[in-house]
This record gives sequence, structure tokens and C-alpha cells, in this order.
Amino acid sequence: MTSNLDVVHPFEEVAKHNHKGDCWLIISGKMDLLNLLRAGDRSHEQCRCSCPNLSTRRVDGRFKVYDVTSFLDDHPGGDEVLITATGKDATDDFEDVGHSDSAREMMSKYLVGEVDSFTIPAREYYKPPSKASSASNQSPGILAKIMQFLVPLLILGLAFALRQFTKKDQ
Ligand code: HEM
Repeated sequence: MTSNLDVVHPFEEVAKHNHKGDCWLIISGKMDLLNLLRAGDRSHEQCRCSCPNLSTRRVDGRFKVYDVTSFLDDHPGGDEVLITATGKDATDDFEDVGHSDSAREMMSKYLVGEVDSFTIPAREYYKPPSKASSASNQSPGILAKIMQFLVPLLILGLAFALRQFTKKDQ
């Protein structure tokens, strides 16, 4: 028998379920092991042996897809946050809230499969400016430093030349 967990959806398909009448979320990360086993995920079966307390043992899950359409009106955080979290990996959004264990236990009710992780668009990370562009940004600074050094030298040179010139006249 195939469970919901066996269905692998492409990201583009999952992203289409993005409104109040049809709302799917992608959440991965730490899930309650007992919950996963109950939901039929056999991939963590081996963890049973090494874990004295299944209900507190968290394992890294794969990218799971949850159809939360029927839960939207009951979600304590409201429906808007859930709709906003569609079309992307919502794991960080979910984890940042600090959902309780009971919230995590509820999740298996809404599980409709997994998402093919290769189809999830890469996240945009902050890129520091490249050395070339930062060097060009720094050039006015360097020029100012050179001028700071040259201008007093020039004044000193002029004063010296003037002194020599006036000495000759006397
Ligand atoms: C299947 C997915 C989800 C389930 C089953 C779920 C369930 C719950 C539950 C039961 C609560 C009550 C507090 C708790 O027990 O932790 C809650 C609160 C909340 N959830 Fe979710 N949630 C889900 C996904 C999300 C996502 C993706 C977000 C995105 C930001 C989110 C945002 C919130 C917020 C803002 C609160 C209110 C927290 C507060 O006021 O203390 N939830 N959720």
C-alpha cells in the first residue's frame, strides 16, 4: 500500500496551491520521530533502537508537503501567514515561530507527500560586494590620502623655494 509519503511532487505543482481555497506548505527539518513513524515514514525506522524516548527524539526530515486548506480557519496564527508561506520552503517561517510539540504532532494529518528537493529554487543569500567593486569604491579614499600627504609637502617646498629666492635678493 502506498502512503501519502510516497508521493513526490515537483515544486512548480506544489507552488500552485497558494490561496485560501487550496493551500499547500513545504516544511522540512526537525520532526517528531514517533510522529513520522506513525505517519508511515519507514526511513527513520533504525532510529527506534538508539532512542529511549521516541516522543522527544527529533530527526531531520525531508521536504514534506502539507495540505493545510482545511486548517486555515483553525490555525491559531491565522490563515494569512500560512497563505504567505506557500510557494517556498516554509521551514524557517515555521521554526521561527517556535511551534509547540502538539503543533508538530498535528502536521501528519495534513501530509500529502514530499517535494522533489532538486526542483526547489535556491534561496537568495546575501552576497558581500566583490573585491573589484569594493576597490573601485575605495579609490576616492585613497586619492584623498595621497593628497593629504602631497599638499603639505608642496607647501613646504614652496616655502623653501621662496626663502631661497628672498635670500638671493638680499
Ligand atoms: C502544518 C503546518 C502548521 C501547523 C500544524 C501549525 C499549527 C499551529 C499551532 C497549533 C499553533 C498554536 C501554538 C503552538 O501550539 O505552537 C500555531 C501558532 C502559530 N503559527 Fe502555526 N502551524 C503551521 C504552520 C505555520 C507556518 C508555516 C507559519 C508561518 C509563519 C505559522 C505561523 C504561526 C504563528 C504566527 C502562530 C502564532 C504564534 C503565537 O501567537 O504565539 N504556522 N500554529
